[in-house]
Amino acid sequence: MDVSSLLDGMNDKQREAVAAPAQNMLVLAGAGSGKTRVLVHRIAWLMQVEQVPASAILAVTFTNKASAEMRGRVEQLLGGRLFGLWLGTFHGLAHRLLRAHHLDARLPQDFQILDSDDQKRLLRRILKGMNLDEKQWPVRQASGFINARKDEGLRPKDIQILHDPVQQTYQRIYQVYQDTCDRAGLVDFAELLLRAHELWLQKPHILAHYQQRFQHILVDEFQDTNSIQYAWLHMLAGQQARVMIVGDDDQSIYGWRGAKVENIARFLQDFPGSETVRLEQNYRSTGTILKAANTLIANNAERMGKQLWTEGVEGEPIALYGAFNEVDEARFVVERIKQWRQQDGLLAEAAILYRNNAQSRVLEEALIQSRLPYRIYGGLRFFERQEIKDALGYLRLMNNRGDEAAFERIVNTPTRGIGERTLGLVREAARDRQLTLWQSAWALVEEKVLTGRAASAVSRFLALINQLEDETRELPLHVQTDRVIELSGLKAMYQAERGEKAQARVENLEELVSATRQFTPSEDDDMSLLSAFLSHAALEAGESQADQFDDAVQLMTLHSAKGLEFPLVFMVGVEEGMFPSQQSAEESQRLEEERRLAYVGITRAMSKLYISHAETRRLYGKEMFHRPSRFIKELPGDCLEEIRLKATVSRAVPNGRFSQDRVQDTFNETGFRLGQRVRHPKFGEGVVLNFEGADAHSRVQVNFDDGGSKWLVTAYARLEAL
Ligand SMILES: Nc1ncnc2c1ncn2[C@@H]1O[C@H](COP(=O)(O)OP(=O)(O)OP(=O)(O)O)[C@@H](O)[C@H]1O
Ligand SMILES: [Mg+2]
Repeated sequence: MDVSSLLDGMNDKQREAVAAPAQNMLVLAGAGSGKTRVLVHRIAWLMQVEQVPASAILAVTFTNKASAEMRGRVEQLLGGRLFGLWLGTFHGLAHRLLRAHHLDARLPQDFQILDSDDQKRLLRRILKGMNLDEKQWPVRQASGFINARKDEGLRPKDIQILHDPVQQTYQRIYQVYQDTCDRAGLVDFAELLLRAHELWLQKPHILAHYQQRFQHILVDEFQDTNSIQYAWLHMLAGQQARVMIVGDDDQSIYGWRGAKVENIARFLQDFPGSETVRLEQNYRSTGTILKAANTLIANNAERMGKQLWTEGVEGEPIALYGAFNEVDEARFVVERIKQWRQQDGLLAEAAILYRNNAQSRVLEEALIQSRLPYRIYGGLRFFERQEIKDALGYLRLMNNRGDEAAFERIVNTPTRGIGERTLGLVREAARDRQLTLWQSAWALVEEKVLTGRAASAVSRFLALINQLEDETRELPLHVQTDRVIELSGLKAMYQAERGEKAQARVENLEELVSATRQFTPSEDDDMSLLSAFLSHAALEAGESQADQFDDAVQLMTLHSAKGLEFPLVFMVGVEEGMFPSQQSAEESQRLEEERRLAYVGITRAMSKLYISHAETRRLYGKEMFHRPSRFIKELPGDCLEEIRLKATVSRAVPNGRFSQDRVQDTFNETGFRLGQRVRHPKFGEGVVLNFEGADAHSRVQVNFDDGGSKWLVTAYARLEAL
């Protein structure tokens, strides 16, 4: 291939970075300036021009989705499949390393990954065992304490003996948790990184091997690396590797999880001779969107300072919609997506971004009602759904009897008469005698500590797992999975539940069988197919759902949207108390991080951006009243356009001011007005969301306080205005 084509369509600064001589380099630049593109081209350049073998390159991305995309793009540039290139997330790479050197890392070959849910479940049990009241020692606090220590590279023994009795207790919890995990071969996310780092520290010959191998290290989204990731990289790089990091301090959004933006400055110190390249031209967004993003982020005090400009068109104004409530907001978003599709837009070009995972449900319902396919990234991902985790629980226990989280999850799912009391005995014996739950259950049956129904229920369960393993060991993975779903009684259990949700659960179980059928382990995995699949499920958590090639609306949190871009973007729930959240509003550092998150959100949009907020919102079962977010007020007025409810009139809002007369002037023939509270004899009280038609045919849509929204014919509905 022609060398120069790797530099085609690149600006001078980008070329400088792609074609730089072997050296350490920082590419510091704002959103959409081509950082990731530079990284991809740099990899191709190294291989093509500098003749660096793929196996001498290690590249780190922030999500699995990003690494799959990156691999695809490099392969496309070089015109062939790549072998030997290590490309993945920090967690994925650490996992790969630990699998390859499990003995040196003091792990069993088939160690299992605990996701955050499993971790909490296990902690809950540990708290019980330690006689600690969960109300006083919340599981979230405990997991937060443990993960934060691990991210700093601290084992329980390394924590300086704290005088604070509360901290001392958490330290003890950490110790018990660690012992339990070590006994059962369980590894949580933070542990992956910590072990990988300890591997460097404790096994210099292994470190030396990889130091020799990886001549070039490249890291995307560097602003969100935490201490242990930095330490790991720093050691791996050693004296000889050349490291290129790309990042944007304005997009550092994981401070709450231990990410340290200071790592950028540290890099410049620790890697002498680093060259800094700044990219300033944005290729992603319209002038309007870029101006809004620049203006917003200028409100942050702590910045390294960057310029961003575009040669692109000015584009349409950012549309602002003030909804009555979250249902109205969802309905609005769906309407606009339908319009987009009517104008030949793809659904996959549209993304709905929200602050919290819990906000997705209402949006999902609106999409389902309108029969628009959608995909969720992050949050309730496929592999995290209850029924999937149940099924995986069986597979995990079959694979490793010491998997405590799996044991806990399925021992009485479906219910088989193993009660809390029996389980209490099993746990106690496990603790006292240093056994796994599985071993303890056997012992109690054998020793006749358990008797009668409890004994037979427990031994039936133990026999079931053994039988499942015996009968399916030789079968292909998907047949094995199918048998497990049937024989465990899971399928029957969900079939017996009524309603759409149960139906969806059965479908998801079926989907799991397809997922196992389609599964191919990565090149040099030498573990069993089942182990490989279970690791994949825990690590990738839905990022490779079977429907990834379907045209579907993309739903995700603002956090998981980092690095991505979409022609059409909806930022929903942009309200004080939601975004920024109540707590962050009170603390300037956290407020700045929220503002960076808003900056990330806005800069995902290529051509059209909608921002919406709702006056009232029901979330986590509570009704809340919210003002529009301060972030909306911080946007330049001339970039905004307020959408009026009937969508026929729209006008620019003067800087940050909202029309007060909107509700009043939307009366119509039905005699009701939008936003009005009404009572229905059967459905109770609700709010008018919409109406259509006139006279006898007119209908109103009411969102009832309990029971969702309904269309009613005005003439028959006996609605009473309140
Ligand atoms: N020189 C260029 N000419 C044309 N398009 C470009 C150029 N450089 C980058 N792009 C395009 O601009 C968009 C943004 O690039 P990219 O995703 O690499 O930016 P980024 O800096 O990594 O953004 P983020 O900070 O959001 O991760 C992509 O669609 C990319 O293909
Ligand atoms: Mg990027």
